[in-house]
Amino acid sequence: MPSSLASHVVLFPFMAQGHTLPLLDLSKALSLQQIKVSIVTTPSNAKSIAENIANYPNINLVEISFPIVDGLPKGCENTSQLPSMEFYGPFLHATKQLQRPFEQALKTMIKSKTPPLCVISDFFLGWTLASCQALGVPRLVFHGMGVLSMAIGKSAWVHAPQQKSMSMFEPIDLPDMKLPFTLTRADLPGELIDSPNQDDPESQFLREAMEAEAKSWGVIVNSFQELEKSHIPSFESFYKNEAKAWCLGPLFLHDRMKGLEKCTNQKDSSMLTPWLNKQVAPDSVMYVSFGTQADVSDAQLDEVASGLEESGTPFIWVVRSKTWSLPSGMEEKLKGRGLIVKEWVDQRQILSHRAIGGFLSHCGWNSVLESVSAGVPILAWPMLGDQFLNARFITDGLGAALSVKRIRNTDSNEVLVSREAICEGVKELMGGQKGKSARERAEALGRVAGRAVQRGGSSHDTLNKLIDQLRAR
Ligand SMILES: O=c1ccn([C@@H]2O[C@H](COP(=O)(O)OP(=O)(O)O[C@H]3O[C@H](CO)[C@@H](O)[C@H](O)[C@H]3O)[C@@H](O)[C@H]2O)c(=O)[nH]1
Repeated sequence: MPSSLASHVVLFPFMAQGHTLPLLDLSKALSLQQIKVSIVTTPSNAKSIAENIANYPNINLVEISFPIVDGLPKGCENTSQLPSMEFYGPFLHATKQLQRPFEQALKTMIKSKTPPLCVISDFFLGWTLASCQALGVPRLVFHGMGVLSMAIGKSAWVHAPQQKSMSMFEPIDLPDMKLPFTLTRADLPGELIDSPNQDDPESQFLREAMEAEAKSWGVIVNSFQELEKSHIPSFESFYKNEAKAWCLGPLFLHDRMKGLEKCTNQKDSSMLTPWLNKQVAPDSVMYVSFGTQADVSDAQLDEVASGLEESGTPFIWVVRSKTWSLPSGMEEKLKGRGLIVKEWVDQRQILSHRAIGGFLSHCGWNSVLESVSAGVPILAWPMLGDQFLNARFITDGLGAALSVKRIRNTDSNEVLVSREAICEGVKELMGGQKGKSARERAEALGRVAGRAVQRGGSSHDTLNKLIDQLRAR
């Protein structure tokens, strides 16, 4: 660690890939500003994080042990290791037991030559606020989500109870917000629709995290002003003490725009890049991925395979299920035209390849930002949480995506996307008039995203202002 570094920032990511990766990107952006960064995490998460930051001498890891708790399989230190979503609640609660070791670690850092300017911790780690307040260090909360979806989520938390009797597709009014599209209850995350006032342990955990968030010194957002400026004031109105929302994103671009991103995540590139290089026509390949959390049934995966096959479009499809395999006869039909990958791929690298012309996506916020930054239009298929709002925003708000037709089975309440809907959506995105205009919008937004992280750009300058303000405290 170079000794000349004058400032020090502590990051504490939540142990889920979609939450950790953007904070690692932030650590690299800070490191580019010659700031020392300490990332607090648990031993098994430390292994993968260490690989990711291997080439960044200003970033170091501080390990604290994950507790052993009843109801959680031993060794589960990341949501990706949970046997099913049933374990999510116990996992959230287990993280609270990290408080003591975190405080010990923070005390040691405070006594060091470069005491931390602040702690940036994930929304889910709301209990870090009490530790930070006790030790006199400002806590900033980090959300993996965008400004609009967070503002809608907070407003709906307050106003949704009054709207509970409404049908799923009736427009709802959030009095404190100016929305870029007509919002219905079907767009809201499930926990807001079902009952925001439940007393179950998970709701209670979230309520505590929200209370801690509201009292934090500020909030770091992985977004950029040009994308979501008009929603920032209503978002900030939920914070006490005039806390500010600092839009520093797209976080992964800070490093990439300087050509500094190292090959940390690219086990796949030996196979995928040559395959993509062979696809001579630009914008001709569809990339398909549903992120790290959504569980997609085997029947639905079969429909995706058939839809992609019928569309005639070349594709790369990342499948999370280890047990699912292609329906019989399909492998032959797809030979040479489609690549199905079951390992972790470097999504950002794939999206930035000139051959990629569309992304069939679940609309996790990271995927939305990565696609837009690469100028790639999305075929939106939201599955859970904020993804419905992200999909509405990118489609109806920004015009950089089309929606895939989803049908809800009224008996089972399951959503099915048919092979016909997938085929139709892929064809329109890749070759239709609507797809063409979505691509133009995505490309324009990609140029703006790139400028935001460069010297003089909104996110670059906001990062400097944040550090100046913390130093001046
Ligand atoms: O093989 C893979 C799979 C994923 N990724 C990366 O993993 C991240 C995935 O993030 P995201 O697209 O946001 O999906 P999830 O991980 O499913 O996102 C969770 O977290 C997001 C941020 O809070 C929320 O918006 C989502 O609803 C929630 O499911 C992205 O950076 C991808 O580039 C890879 O690089 N390779």
